[in-house]
Amino acid sequence: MTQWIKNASVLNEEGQPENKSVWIVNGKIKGIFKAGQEPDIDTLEEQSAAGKTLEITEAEGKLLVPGLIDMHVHLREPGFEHKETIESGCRSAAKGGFTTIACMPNTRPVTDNPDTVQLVLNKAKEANGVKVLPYAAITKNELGRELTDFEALKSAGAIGFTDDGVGVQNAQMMKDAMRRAAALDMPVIAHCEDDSLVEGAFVTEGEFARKLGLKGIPNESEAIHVGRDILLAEATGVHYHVCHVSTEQSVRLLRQAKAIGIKVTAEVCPHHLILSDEDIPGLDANWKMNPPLRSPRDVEACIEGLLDGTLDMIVTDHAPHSEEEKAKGMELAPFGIVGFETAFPLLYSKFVATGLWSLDFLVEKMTAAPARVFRLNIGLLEEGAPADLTLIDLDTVKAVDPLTFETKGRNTPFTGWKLQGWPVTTWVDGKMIWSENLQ
Ligand SMILES: NC(=O)N[C@@H](CC(=O)O)C(=O)O
Ligand SMILES: [Zn+2]
Ligand SMILES: [Zn+2]
Repeated sequence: MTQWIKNASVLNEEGQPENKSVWIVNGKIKGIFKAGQEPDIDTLEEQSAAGKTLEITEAEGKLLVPGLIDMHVHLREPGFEHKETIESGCRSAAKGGFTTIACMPNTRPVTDNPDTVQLVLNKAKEANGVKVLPYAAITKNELGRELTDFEALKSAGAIGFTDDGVGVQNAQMMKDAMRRAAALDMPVIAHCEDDSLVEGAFVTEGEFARKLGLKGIPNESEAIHVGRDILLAEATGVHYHVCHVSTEQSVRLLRQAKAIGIKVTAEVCPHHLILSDEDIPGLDANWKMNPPLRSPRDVEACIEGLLDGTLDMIVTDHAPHSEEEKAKGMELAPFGIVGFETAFPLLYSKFVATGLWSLDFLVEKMTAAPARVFRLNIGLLEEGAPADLTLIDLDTVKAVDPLTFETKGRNTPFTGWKLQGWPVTTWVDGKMIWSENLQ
C-alpha cells in the first residue's frame, strides 16, 4: 500500500518549515519531496512493488511532525478501568498527537510480573495502534520491600523499571535495583519523593499553602531523592532517569551530575512549565498532582533546565481519575491530571506562539529527544523511518473543553484555556489512527 501526505509543512535540518510531500510505502517513509518536485505517481508505483496508491491526504500547509512520544503515562489497566482503559488511553493519546507512549506500572495488580506486562501488551495490540511500551515495577507491589524479577520482566517486554506513584524509600534497595538494571542494560526511572518529608501534605510549601494555612510539601522531598540517586547512579553506572522534575534544587543537582558525566536524564511536564502554586484558584482537586505545582521560581528553573539540556524531554504524566474521585475535594482526592489532549497546544501557545522557543525545539523535546534517551528507533521524519506522523493545525484557536476528551478523565486545570496548535491527524506505521475530520 502506498500513501501520500501532500502539501505539508515539514521542519528541515535548520528547523525551518518547508512545503513538502511525504510518500509512504507499507508503513514506512519512502520519500520526502519538495512541493512541486514530486515524481510522477505512476512511475513511482512501477518502481515499488507495493501496488496502488490508496490514500492521499491533502495537508493544506499544516505542520507535519514525527509522531509525538510520551515516556510517562498512566493507562490504569488492569485494575482501574473506571479511570481509563488501554483502549481509551490510546484513543486519547492519538487525539493528542502521540504515537508512542510508555505506561507506568501502578496498576492493580501492579505490573511487577511478566503476565501483567504481557496483558498490557496484548490489550495494546487490540487498541488503535498507538505503540505502548510498558514499564515494570522496581519492587513487588511497589511496596519498596522486595525487588521484582528484572530479567523475567525484561524478557516479557518491559522497557525499564520504576515504582512511579511512590518513591523507593530505602537507599540500599535502590542501589540493588540499579546494579541489577545496569547488568541488564536497562534504565531505572524514579519518582523522587521522600515520604518522611511529605506526610499528609498535598500542595507545595509556599504562597498557596501559607494563605490557606496548609502543611506544604517541601522542595527537598523531591530533590533529596534526586541527590541520593545521582550518587547511586554514579556508583552503579546505571542509566538513571528522573520523573516529573518540579524543583529548582532537582534541576541544579541534575545539571551538576551531567557536567561530571554521570548517566542521568530527566523529564518535565507541561503543567510544571506553565503553572505555579500561585495560580491555584482554591481547593479544587483538578489542581492537585504529584509533584505539586511549585513556586514561580521553580517554574523558571524548570524552563531554564529544559532550555540548557539539563532536562531532556517533555512528558505528560497523563494521570486520569474519575469525576467521583476528584470531587472528594483537594485533601481527599487522588493526585494527578490528564495530559495527552492538551500537551502540545499548551506548550505551543505558551512558548512557541509567543516567540520564546522555536517550534523545532518544542518538537524535538517531544519526539527525537525521548527516542534518543530511551534508544527507540523512532522520532525522526526521514526516509526509512516508520510512518509515525502527526499533523498539527497551528492556527485555529480553540478552548479546552474536557467534555470533548477521548480520555475517561476530566481532571484538568486547563478548562477554558484558549489554545492553538491542535493535532488534527495521527498515523502509526502509515495507518491513520485518528483524524479530526473522521470523528
Ligand atoms: N502524578 C500524579 O499526580 N499521579 C500519578 C502518580 C505519579 O505520577 O506519581 C497517578 O498514578 O495518578
Ligand atoms: Zn510519579
Ligand atoms: Zn506518573
